[in-house]
Amino acid sequence: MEEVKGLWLCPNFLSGRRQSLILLAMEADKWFPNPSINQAMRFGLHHLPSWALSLAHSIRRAAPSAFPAHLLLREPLFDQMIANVYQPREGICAHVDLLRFDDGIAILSLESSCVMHFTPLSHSDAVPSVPVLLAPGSLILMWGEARYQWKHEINRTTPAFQTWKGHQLTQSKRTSITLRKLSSSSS
Ligand SMILES: O=C(O)CCC(=O)C(=O)O
Ligand SMILES: [Fe+2]
Repeated sequence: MEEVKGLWLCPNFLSGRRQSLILLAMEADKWFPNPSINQAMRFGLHHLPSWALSLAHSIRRAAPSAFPAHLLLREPLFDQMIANVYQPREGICAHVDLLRFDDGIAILSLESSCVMHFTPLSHSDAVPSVPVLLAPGSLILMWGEARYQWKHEINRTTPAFQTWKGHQLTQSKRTSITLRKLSSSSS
């Protein structure tokens, strides 16, 4: 994205069918048996579900314009996955992802649309945040500045944060899949 260097958004990355297949697979494997369980983590390439491997393949194929070569060509591209489920009004506070994760992070959005806001790490009070609409099936990739110099957040309690082109987004359950690679120093 022009405003945030190193941030790449693909609004229709996965077809409706592939989105459904991922949601069905998570359901079949009972990752979220009740609303109190809202996160599933997998560490290590061999512990990733097959749909996450195929998602990583699709990202590698699609990413030449989005990731620099040294990230695109690393093996594996990702070896860690977190699936998060957010109920209406639930989001995530502004943060930079932990440094134990390498550069080059992918987030796939499923179900409810939301707006993610990016704010620069320094002088974040002085400039307006950059809103990014995460519709179902959309993918964002973050590397370099977007990954290290900008915070990202999803605020679903303050209505102003969840408006897009003048319209309030309807909130429902949202699921996200984050793919990362552990830093070699910590693996
Ligand atoms: O759920 C999302 O879309 C964002 C998750 C995230 O930023 C994180 O887990 O670090
Ligand atoms: Fe994050």
